[in-house]
Amino acid sequence: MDSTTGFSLTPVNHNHTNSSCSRDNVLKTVVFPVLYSLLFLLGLSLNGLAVWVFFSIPSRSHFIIYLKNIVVADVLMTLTFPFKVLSDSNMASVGLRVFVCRVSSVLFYLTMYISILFFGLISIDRCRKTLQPFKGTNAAHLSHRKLLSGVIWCSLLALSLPNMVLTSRSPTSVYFKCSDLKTAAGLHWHEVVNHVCQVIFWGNLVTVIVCYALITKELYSSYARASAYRAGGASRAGTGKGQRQPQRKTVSSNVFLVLAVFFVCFVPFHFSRVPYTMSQTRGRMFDCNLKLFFFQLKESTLWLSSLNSLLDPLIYFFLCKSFRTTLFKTLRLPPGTCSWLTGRGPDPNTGSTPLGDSSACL
Ligand SMILES: Nc1ncnc2c1ncn2[C@@H]1O[C@H](COP(=O)(O)OP(=O)(O)O)[C@@H](O)[C@H]1O
Repeated sequence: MDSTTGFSLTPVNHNHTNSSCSRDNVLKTVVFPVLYSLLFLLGLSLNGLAVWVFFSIPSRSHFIIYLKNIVVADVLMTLTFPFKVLSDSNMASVGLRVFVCRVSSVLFYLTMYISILFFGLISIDRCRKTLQPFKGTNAAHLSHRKLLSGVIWCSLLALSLPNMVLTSRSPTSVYFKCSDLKTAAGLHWHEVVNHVCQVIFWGNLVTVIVCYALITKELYSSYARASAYRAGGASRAGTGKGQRQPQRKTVSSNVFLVLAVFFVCFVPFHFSRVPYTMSQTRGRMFDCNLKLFFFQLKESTLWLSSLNSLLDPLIYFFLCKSFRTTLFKTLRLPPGTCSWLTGRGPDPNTGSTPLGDSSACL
């Protein structure tokens, strides 16, 4: 019995560390800890700022409600990084590594799927806003969205909780994997959760693709309308009658940021997760080199998913004018700062506003 950890452990197995199949290579013990440390420092600063800004923005649109949920998920996700860094770099005690398997990794995945679900909802909202730009919202709709947010958090928590509870076996060696700590029921639940999460992910991916296909269609037709309006401008000026400008909003390509972030961060992980989960729960089907390969593929793509917590603040900045305005006020910067980055503002010809710019948080 190890007096510092409370676990009964076999002595260090040096063969394990020397084996070509050991997970403890430079990628796991040095490269990813450095990358996660960077993510932690940058992510905590940006998301801390984002929380500060969002606290002073009232939840007066569906979009802002969804973004607030994502920022909370991102802060929680960022707080799990130091535990992963200590655990992967072998600087953590056995007790802390058990905590990572039982609690912090589960929290990490929970927040990741919260973000994915809210990304899907944001795409639906952006699509609605593009196709029906003048349809407003009311207090009842906003309350429904808040209720929906609560239901999403509770459901994912209920799904994840058994992954904590059923990771209850004590490690029998200093070198252990999270799956070694699971009971038979725990391994089964781990597999079930991963299937459910695959469904959540692919369902949301389809939603995002359909919504952005509709947004693209609208983007092209609004450009066509704007060009036709400009072409007609000369003749209107000639007759001197003038004509009311088209009252439709044009769409800024900034909205595609959501699509780009979704693809870069989440698609690679979900391709690599399927064989990795199989290697965890049906270990005998895989030789150790293949298991190591799937582990490293999962870890590399998992880092891309973690990068999401850093990229989300960019979405708030580019797509949410009230976020930018409040941010500039907080930092005491003039309101027009970075306007070259965030969009054109109202079109001088049509007077319409790019959706990715001023109207995006309405
Ligand atoms: N999608 C998920 N939702 C909630 N918990 C998960 C999910 N995927 C894995 N977990 C839990 O997170 C912990 C770490 O899992 P995993 O990353 O597969 O293990 P390892 O770190 O050994 O590669 C485990 O307790 C596992 O059950």
